[in-house]
Amino acid sequence: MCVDMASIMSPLESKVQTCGPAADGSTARHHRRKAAEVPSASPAAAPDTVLVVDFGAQYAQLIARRVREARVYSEIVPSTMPVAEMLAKNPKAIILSGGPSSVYAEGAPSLDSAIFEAGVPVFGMCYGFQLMATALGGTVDNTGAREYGRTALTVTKQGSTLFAGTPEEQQVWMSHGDACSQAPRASPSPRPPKWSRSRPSNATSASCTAYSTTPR
Ligand SMILES: NC(=O)CC[C@H](N)C(=O)O
Repeated sequence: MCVDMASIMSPLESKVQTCGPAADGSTARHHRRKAAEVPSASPAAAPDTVLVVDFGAQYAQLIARRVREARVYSEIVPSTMPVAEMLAKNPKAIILSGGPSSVYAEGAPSLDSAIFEAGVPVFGMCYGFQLMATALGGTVDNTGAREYGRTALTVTKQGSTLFAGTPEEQQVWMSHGDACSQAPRASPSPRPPKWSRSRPSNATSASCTAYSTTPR
């Protein structure tokens, strides 16, 4: 099971607007009004920033857009960007996107583990999650089968931080051939993160959805 694409995509569809020019100039007025609603940065108050680290998933853009729809400034950065540079942007949280690679493959994109020790919450999905699990001592293997497409997800864990406020039954889209067969046991960090793990109830293997680290 991979990313909860339903929760990323569905609200987008309902927000698509057509903005054709009107003879009375109403489109221009509409745009001015929308612009005023968008939170803007001022030198006095820098906006909260959520970084989306792009590992090659087509939906990295969707992740960033959903964060912005939650009225939080979001920036997509390449996974090759040095972690120090990411942290220099002073992010409030970091999201690791999915990607087509396998973490155990030669030349697969990697990430400096320093990112998990910086005191910034990190959320990983799909490839980002698998990279995170591996970096923190877990194991990711090939399942021997590729699974792709629409899937029903049931949130079974009560009080899950990751799924708080989302429906118990959800439709998601998955695309994976790897799975986390063993979760990290302990954090390498002197200040251990609080783990939050989510797994769909219908998963036949330990193909976890996502991990997040929350600094205490
Ligand atoms: N959706 C993804 O990010 C896929 C990650 C990984 N390549 C897998 O097949 O499991």
